[in-house]
Amino acid sequence: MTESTDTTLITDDLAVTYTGNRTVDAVEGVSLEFSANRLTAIIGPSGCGKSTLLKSLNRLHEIQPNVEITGDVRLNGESIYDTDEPTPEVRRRIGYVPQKPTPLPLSIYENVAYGLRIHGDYGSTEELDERVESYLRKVNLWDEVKDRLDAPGAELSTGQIQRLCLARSLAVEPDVLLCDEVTSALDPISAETVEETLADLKDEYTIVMVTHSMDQARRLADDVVFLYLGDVVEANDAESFFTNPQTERTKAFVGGSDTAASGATGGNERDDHAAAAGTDDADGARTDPVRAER
Ligand SMILES: Nc1ncnc2c1ncn2[C@@H]1O[C@H](COP(=O)(O)OP(=O)(O)OP(=O)(O)O)[C@@H](O)[C@H]1O
Repeated sequence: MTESTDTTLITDDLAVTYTGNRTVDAVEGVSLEFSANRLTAIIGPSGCGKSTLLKSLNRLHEIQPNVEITGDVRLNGESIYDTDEPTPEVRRRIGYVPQKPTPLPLSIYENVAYGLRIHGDYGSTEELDERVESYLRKVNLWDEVKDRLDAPGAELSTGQIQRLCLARSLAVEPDVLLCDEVTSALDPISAETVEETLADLKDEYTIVMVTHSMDQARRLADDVVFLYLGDVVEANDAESFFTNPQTERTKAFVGGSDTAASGATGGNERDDHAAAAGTDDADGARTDPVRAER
């Protein structure tokens, strides 16, 4: 990872345990720094805790029952857990974009204007129009929708809806954007467009992205966190991570020989670790829709 001078988001010995029918230590004492205006990819095999870690960065895991958390997450030096700040405000500042985008049952225009209206964060109608246009431009959607802003958001293609949802997230002016496999439900061309949008956004926003695709991490990430069974194996800037891995497990993962680490079976690593042997596709071909098209 890069030096901490411009770090905005920190996890401090963060641990998350599911305490339902069986106890699962999904994230085990993770301390990380996510630097401002960089895109950090969280990678690792299925079931290693990527989504749990991502959701704990804006308290989204709390919507499920039977989850315990220890340690801390701090945004710009202030805890998001030990705070009087209402959780919706925490989640406004640390936005979350899910794998499957769901537009509001509103027009394209209102999907973006919604957050601005809720926060009262606009002046005149003209200003609202300008803000909506600017967010649609940021996600490279304006030219595709400018002539049908009153049409229902749900009528767009899935890839367009994902970019609309990105625009909706940006409209509430987050400090950090959490992206949970945001291209994995898309066709290759839509996935490529969303990737291009993320590449544009990462200079302006602090983005933390979970991806199953090592190829996508190579294309997009400034920094990489490699998780394995709830622990950080290695966290480094992307170039060092991919060209000069520091641990044998990372070397195997990057080199494609660690089938258990690859997630290539598509199963849950914690449950079927042993069953993971037998394939050498550690490069994420199964989950790289963009590469599938190329
Ligand atoms: N609600 C839950 N209750 C109990 N265990 C859970 C729950 N959600 C996740 N887990 C377990 O926690 C561990 C981490 O899951 P998580 O979904 O965070 O991993 P992941 O790396 O994102 O997986 P994938 O790549 O398959 O999406 C897994 O063993 C999973 O089975």
